[in-house]
Amino acid sequence: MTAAATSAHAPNPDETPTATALIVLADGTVLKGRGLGAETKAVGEICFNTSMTGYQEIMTDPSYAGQIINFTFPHIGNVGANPEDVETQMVAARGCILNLDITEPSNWRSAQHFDAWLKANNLPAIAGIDTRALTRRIRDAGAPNGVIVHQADGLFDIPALVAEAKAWPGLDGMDLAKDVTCHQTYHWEGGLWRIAGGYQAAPKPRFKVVAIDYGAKQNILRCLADAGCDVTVVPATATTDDVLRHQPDGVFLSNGPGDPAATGQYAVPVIRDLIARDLPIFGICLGHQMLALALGGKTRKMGLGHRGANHPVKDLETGKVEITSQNHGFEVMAESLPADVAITHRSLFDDCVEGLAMKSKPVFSVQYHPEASPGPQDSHYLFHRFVENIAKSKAK
Ligand SMILES: NC(=O)CC[C@H](N)C(=O)O
Repeated sequence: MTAAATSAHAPNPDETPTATALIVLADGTVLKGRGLGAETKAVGEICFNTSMTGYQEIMTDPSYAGQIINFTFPHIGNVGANPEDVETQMVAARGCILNLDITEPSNWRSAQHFDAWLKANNLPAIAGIDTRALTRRIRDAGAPNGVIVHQADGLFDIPALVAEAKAWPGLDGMDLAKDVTCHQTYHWEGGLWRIAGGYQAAPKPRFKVVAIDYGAKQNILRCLADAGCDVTVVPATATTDDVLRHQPDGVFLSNGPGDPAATGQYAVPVIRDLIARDLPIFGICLGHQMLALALGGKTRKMGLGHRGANHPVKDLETGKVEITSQNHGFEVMAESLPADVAITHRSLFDDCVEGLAMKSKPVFSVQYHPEASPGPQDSHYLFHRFVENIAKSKAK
């Protein structure tokens, strides 16, 4: 792997006098590089993301809990880091893998070098890795479990690191929502960011929405507020009564990390109850997967997953193609969905189910991230569709 993984453009890690960081995979593969960020170690699933922008939003997306992110784009750090572009205050990704050293920041919003940001968040990073070769490996053999370790003295105990990577159970069957959800119910304040004036106050709300937080990205809450929702966020383990206590006009099911089948153990019965009460429901990513489970469908782990900011998705009702932001490693199995569920969106990369809707109720979801952050805003219309569904159901 090491020889094949070294391209003419990437610094050859074997020529590094002393590697100060390693990626050690469960099969014993060792990738050597230069340590960045915090001097620490983490174990997780290694996945790749192809976005050219938004590394800070990606690192703070709670859906990346349990994962180490291999960035295929080489210029990471070029806009620095700032206190605004975060999707949560509690960083859940476990580290990142880079081809080049962190680029010097050059942006009017930069408040910190990305390396300092990684250190402040106790995240290890490694540079000098042929990230594209690692991506090809993930494409061909699936996402491996591995350890990322940054240690300035370079004295690594490789057999112990291999053993640690092997011992990690992997994301299949893992519930991580309980680690990243809020612990207390709170009211969301604030609308979208605009170039003039930064974060806006949300417009006057029209409807009350309860958002169940399995690891919600903040930009989703901003998009809901911007579309006219008064958003109350409840923890992942909220019961049906905990949700109904707020007398919602609609319910939102958030994105989140881990395996939907494991998280669904406690979340799915609540979602099923809420469907039975005819509440308008909108789910994103993990929320979409658990909605499918609540409707009687099944999910499975994907080989390489979808992570990037330019994934084409076709809206099967209108025939329109949206360019979407994505981050998922599990998918809904089309053949498992019951007759009352229509598949509304499909990936143009691999035909995977990217959206579904009940035919008989105002309940729908998408696998991708319409809030973007980072990514194109083609799919913001879905937040307005949810609000229209609420308006229609209230008018009945
Ligand atoms: N962004 C998400 O909500 C991810 C959902 C789920 N953890 C997956 O990997 O498929």
